[in-house]
Amino acid sequence: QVPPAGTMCGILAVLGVGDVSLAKRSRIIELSRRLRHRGPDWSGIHSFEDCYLAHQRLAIVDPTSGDQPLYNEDKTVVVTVNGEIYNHEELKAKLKHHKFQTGSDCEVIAHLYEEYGEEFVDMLDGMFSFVLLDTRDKSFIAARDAIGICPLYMGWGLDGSVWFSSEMKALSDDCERFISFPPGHLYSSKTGGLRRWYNPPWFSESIPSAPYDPLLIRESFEKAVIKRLMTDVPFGVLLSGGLDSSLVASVVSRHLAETKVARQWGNKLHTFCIGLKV
Ligand SMILES: NC(=O)CC[C@H](N)C(=O)O
Repeated sequence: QVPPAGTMCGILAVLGVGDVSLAKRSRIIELSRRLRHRGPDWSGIHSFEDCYLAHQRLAIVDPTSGDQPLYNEDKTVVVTVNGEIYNHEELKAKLKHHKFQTGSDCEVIAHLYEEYGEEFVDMLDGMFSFVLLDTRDKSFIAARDAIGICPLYMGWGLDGSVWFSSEMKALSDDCERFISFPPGHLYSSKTGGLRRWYNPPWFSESIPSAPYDPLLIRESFEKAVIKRLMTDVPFGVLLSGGLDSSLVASVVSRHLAETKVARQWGNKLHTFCIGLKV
């Protein structure tokens, strides 16, 4: 079952290839094109020395100016992101002296890094996979959301390069070794390792201690659906035929009229389902 807001966009980052030739750049653009189906709205690439950050965009928030990669004020920090940051407005409010260049929800990642360093990831409420390059010391970090809604793979090239990609097919041919990036983790080039950034208190509980509370479940479920209505483009609900997707559709239809998107596109909910011809 697909959440109301799409999770697509394709990212590819290649860091430290030790080759700044045009041939290498073309190769990386060609590999990024293998992710084109994840984002038809824009293809972007930023290179700094022998590091490349590429993006295929499916525009959700600020379609007109939120193209990626995204930057901090002086473009020393570059990010390529697949995801939606639901609390980006609140986070922006904490970054009053930062100047934002776009209305993209993802730009906040570059500014948070500037302000707080690597430790900002647990401030994000959303689903995401991203790679961030700090050109000042050529360090980089990559992170994936708490439960791995957005896909991410990581690989290592024979030339010492480190790769990240939304799908395996953009790195498998050029990496000697690759892994599925673990959800809730952060990779930092400074320490050279992966560490878990998602550490909720219940992680260490072997037996859940919170009592069953159906009202709380209902409230959390509704909140989870409503925050996913953050979009500037029309959306629909994919119905699986079961109870879960029907519940999602019912919450969406109750709250559709309050959304920004309804003012522009009308408040009729579109639903889809998949069938097989026999
Ligand atoms: N599909 C995505 O990952 C979207 C990225 C970003 N939130 C945007 O709206 O452009």
